[in-house]
Amino acid sequence: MIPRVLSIAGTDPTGGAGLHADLKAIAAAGGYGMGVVSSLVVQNTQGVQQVHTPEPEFLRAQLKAVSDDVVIDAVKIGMLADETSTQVVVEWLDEVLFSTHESEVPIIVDPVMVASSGDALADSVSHELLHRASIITPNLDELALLLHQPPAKNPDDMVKQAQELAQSTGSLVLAKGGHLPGKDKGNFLVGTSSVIAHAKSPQITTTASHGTGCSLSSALACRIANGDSLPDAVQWSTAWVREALEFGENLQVGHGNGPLDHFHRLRRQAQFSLQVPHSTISSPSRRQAVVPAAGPFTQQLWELAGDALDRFSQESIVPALMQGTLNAEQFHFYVEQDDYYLQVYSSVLARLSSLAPHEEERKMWAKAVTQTITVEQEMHREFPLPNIVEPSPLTLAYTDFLRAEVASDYVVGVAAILPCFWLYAQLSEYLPEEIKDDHPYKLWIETYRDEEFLCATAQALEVMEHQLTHASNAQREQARNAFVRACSLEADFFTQALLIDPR
Ligand SMILES: Nc1ncnc2c1ncn2[C@@H]1O[C@H](COP(=O)(O)OP(=O)(O)O)[C@@H](O)[C@H]1O
Ligand SMILES: Cc1ncc(COP(=O)(O)OP(=O)(O)O)c(N)n1
Repeated sequence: MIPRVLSIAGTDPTGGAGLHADLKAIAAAGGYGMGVVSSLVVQNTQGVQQVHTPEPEFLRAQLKAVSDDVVIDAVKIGMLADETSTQVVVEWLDEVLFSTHESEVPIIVDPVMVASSGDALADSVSHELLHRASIITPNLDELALLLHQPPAKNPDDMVKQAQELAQSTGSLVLAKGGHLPGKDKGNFLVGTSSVIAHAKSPQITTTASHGTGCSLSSALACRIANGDSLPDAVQWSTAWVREALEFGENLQVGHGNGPLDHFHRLRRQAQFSLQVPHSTISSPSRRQAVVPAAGPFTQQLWELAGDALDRFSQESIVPALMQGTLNAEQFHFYVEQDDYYLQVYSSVLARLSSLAPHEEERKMWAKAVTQTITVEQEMHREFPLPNIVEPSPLTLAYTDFLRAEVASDYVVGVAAILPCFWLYAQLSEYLPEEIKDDHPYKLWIETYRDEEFLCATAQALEVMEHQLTHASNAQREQARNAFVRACSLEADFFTQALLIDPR
């Protein structure tokens, strides 16, 4: 279940704090975020300029719109600019949320009063609201203000104050150490008589700290709704905020205290998923694909094609074929093997067409069968080929591999056939600018420009991307292996003619 978390908060047009930060934090913590606007705040990374608080009726209507329609798994309450807004929220909690939701909904109250710029956002936070919280998340100054005491100067005093607040409200208190002097900026979850959890947050020196408090309390709400234990939820949210703080400056947002990078982990994961598994191949491709990848999965395949592509373009018959210097005997051998290959290839495409889960894909593979048969017929017209071609051991290894892979699984079969489209389409990159009339292979190499084939390659890539997006991890792994093996066989296929002894 994906936790549905409602944030009731003010806005930040620069996206770093308030409701905007909350929604990002909830998404980063794995939930679905919803937002009710309590105040419209004109602010940026340098400070707060204006606050407009809508009529209480408008706030009430927003809350009703959400709770009439959606089961809410957790609520995070941030800025409530005045007593009237607080009253509307308290009434909604009592009359709607607590009475209509069967299980207890965690309520995380972040008692927002002052922004880090020093600007006031709310006069106070009423105890009526604090009493209804499951957890209150004050920073050092907010904790002191709520207790009418001076701010604590060390973690022990902060915990003592948190305990006092827990006793006076009956709620748990997450005392946030972001403003404590010293190297640890960690957090303590405190009950009336004990510390329930402590998460360390070794100090990061950064200017990108706008919205840390909002983000932490939203992530916490989401992890609790997700079913994490309280200590786990505190650990997760603290570690995640620290990570987001660490990379916030890269975003280069604003001239003041910029925001955290809420999605840094996601960016890293995306990068990781595009990396080449070092067990399979060493050097990622340095070439731009003539037909571009259709998304991250096919982009990863392109990276995996690196070594084979280098062999294909530099060590095979390709350079000599393009320059017209390829020995006629070797060219003939290549064409014969290609003829055999195309016969098996069209039967493999036909099998893919029969296995494809969607009509569009079925039609696409079937069209590729027709195109292949047409190419084969043209070859027979242009070149004197025997009726039965004897496949070389390498050609046989390639075609047997394709037959086996397509029989094992549709997704793996598509991955196995893909290099024949993609690497072949890449040939157009190596064509000479001008093909002279006396070029012995002019007719042959001009077909490498075939628009229809490039278009079919783009479609095959779309299919691969779609299939890998919906595949299991095991299928993806098998597909990657099949693709890498097929790239290597494709490169060998184009190289084998150089191994025969030209007369
Ligand atoms: N410089 C920092 N280094 C490491 N963690 C930090 C730092 N600043 C804030 N944090 C983390 O972010 C949390 C919230 O920040 P804090 O400044 O206390 O709240 P607020 O933004 O509400 O003022 C802290 O409790 C801590 O976990
Ligand atoms: C609309 C709104 N709500 C809350 C804050 C304060 O956010 P916080 O996470 O405490 O971060 P700082 O602003 O203190 O960096 C806000 N600015 N705006």
